[in-house]
Amino acid sequence: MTEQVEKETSSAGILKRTTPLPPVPEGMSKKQWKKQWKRQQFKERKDEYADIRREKRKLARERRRTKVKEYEERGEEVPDELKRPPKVNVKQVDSGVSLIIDCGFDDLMNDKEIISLSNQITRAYSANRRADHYSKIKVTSFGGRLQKRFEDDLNNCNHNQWRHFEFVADDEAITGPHMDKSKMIYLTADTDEELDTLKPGMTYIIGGIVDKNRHKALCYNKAKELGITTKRLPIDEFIKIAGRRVLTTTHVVQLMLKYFDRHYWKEAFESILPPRIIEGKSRGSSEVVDNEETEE
Ligand SMILES: C[S@@+](CC[C@H](N)C(=O)[O-])C[C@H]1O[C@@H](n2cnc3c(N)ncnc32)[C@H](O)[C@@H]1O
Repeated sequence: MTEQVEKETSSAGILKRTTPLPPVPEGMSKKQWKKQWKRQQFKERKDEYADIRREKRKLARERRRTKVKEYEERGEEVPDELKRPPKVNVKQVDSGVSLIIDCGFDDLMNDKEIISLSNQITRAYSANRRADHYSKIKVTSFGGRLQKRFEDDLNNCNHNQWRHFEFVADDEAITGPHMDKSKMIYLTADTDEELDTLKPGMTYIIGGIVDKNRHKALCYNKAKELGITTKRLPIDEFIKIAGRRVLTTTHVVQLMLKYFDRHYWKEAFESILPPRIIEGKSRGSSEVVDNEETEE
């Protein structure tokens, strides 16, 4: 650990980082310098930060276990929020639909968005392992900074060995001349056509992009050029959400997997989307503030 970094321990026993910001270099605003300094610090102290995160997770796990034990000792039912679903669902069955995460938009994202997309793909994988109905998921146009992120920073996760997941550099599965376009649907919030059900044998394409919806109708236009039908999720038919209806890639994958439980969109929306973006379920502000929830 660098000398100038003070380590502090909070009351919860979690290691906190306090690094004083060095003087702002000439020609730079404080905001720019703060951003650059943070990035630099993160690069230099990646391992240390990983240790801190690990420690925090360990403490959270211990806290949860203690609470579970207390319930058990009192002979009371453990509340659902304290139960952890198994990481792998051994009873899962094939949903019969294939999903494609189209990652052909590497150049349209900044580095932070690439990191967010890699995390979203990781979450999609873990949702697919836990779901009662899994899908075969293909990540197409896998390359550029996204691939580098998986190979350099996430190399422990062995993405090439993920079950029911495939990473391919090309986009043959979407654009290949032999592909049957009548069996494909490109999902996009920018169409008026509503998706009513998910049909076995079909392939549903989801845009693999984090852009806070800067690139409006990007996937809609791509699908149109390729002659692929577009559909949007039937959000308005079942729930009211605050803000635009552009969801994150992970939420769309999770919703589709959840849909197979009971073939009921309302239930899928309510169980996957955070309560604060669903009007009427909000526990406080319903304002949509970051792209982890909707791509505002
Ligand atoms: C963050 S959005 C990408 C927004 C991007 N500007 C675009 O043109 O699609 C990620 C992907 O999730 C899917 N998606 C998001 N909201 C959706 C909705 N309401 N209905 C259908 N698909 C949606 C789309 O496939 C979309 O490309």
